[in-house]
Amino acid sequence: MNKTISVSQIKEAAQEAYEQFKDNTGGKNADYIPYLANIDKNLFGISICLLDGKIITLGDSSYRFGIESVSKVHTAILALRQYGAEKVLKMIGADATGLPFNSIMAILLENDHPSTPLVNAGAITACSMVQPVGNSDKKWEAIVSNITDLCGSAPQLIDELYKSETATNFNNRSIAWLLKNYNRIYDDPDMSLDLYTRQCSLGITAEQLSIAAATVANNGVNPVTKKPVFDASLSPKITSLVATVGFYERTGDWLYTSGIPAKTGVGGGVMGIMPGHFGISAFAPPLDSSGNSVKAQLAIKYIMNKLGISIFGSTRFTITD
Ligand SMILES: NC(=O)CC[C@H](N)C(=O)O
Repeated sequence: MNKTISVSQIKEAAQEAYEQFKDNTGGKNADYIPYLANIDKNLFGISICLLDGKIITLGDSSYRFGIESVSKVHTAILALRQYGAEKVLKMIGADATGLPFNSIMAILLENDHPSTPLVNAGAITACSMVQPVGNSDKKWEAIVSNITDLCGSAPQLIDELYKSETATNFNNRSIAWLLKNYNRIYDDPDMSLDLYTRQCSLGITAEQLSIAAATVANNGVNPVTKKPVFDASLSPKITSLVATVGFYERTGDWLYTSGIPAKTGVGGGVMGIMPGHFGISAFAPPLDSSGNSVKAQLAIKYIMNKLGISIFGSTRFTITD
């Protein structure tokens, strides 16, 4: 079956989602990172970037929030760019853990690899892999420049968040050293952890994340800047990683109800990839018990269901003006 979806239908669905959920009071801000606990819980933004570069935005789509775990996708892309798909599979893995994002148990259960670059363990490993190994400043430059390429504009470090997270990241310190024990850290463990903590503290907007997602959906070419960021062959690898573990232990429920691979962060951001069609992002700070934004989930699910599309469906569709 084929159908066409107009840009105005997408706008309408996004507007309805915004109106319907803007006053929702479910969930609560992350409080294990002090900075996040104090962010205005009423902030809510949605952004959709189409592959011709058109962007549909609603609400607080240009508010800079902590990217947190959504950055794991970006740095996984950097590792894929620098090492290729096969090595990333060998050195990190591409499997779901079925456990929370910061699980130490997951590492103990799978001591042959850290499972996936999209949980804390694999993301710290990915930071350890970023080249040039051994040079923290240059690695940081590579991480930021990769995010800038994907988003089409630079992220900005939220210094207060970085300090707040560095002062409280005891669980992640254990993860870094446990990975070292299993030879799954490929640079200095403390430096790798610091890079991970810093990338999580980058400020990003929903609009920027929707452009990054659209770059993945567009075979590695940024649809706004038109810059080729990564090889087209990596796109399905990235989307598969996101589909497998984007919502951690709730990933199956998410895919079943929304039909779109997406990655969340405890800053309240969600970034979804609809291959060949668009990137979508929503942001709202209050989270459910797995650390996923309540309103962002509701909004993206609503839009997908209203448009009647799913990555798993056999209905083909074209987006028209
Ligand atoms: N799920 C997340 O967004 C977690 C990111 C956070 N920086 C942490 O490591 O705990």
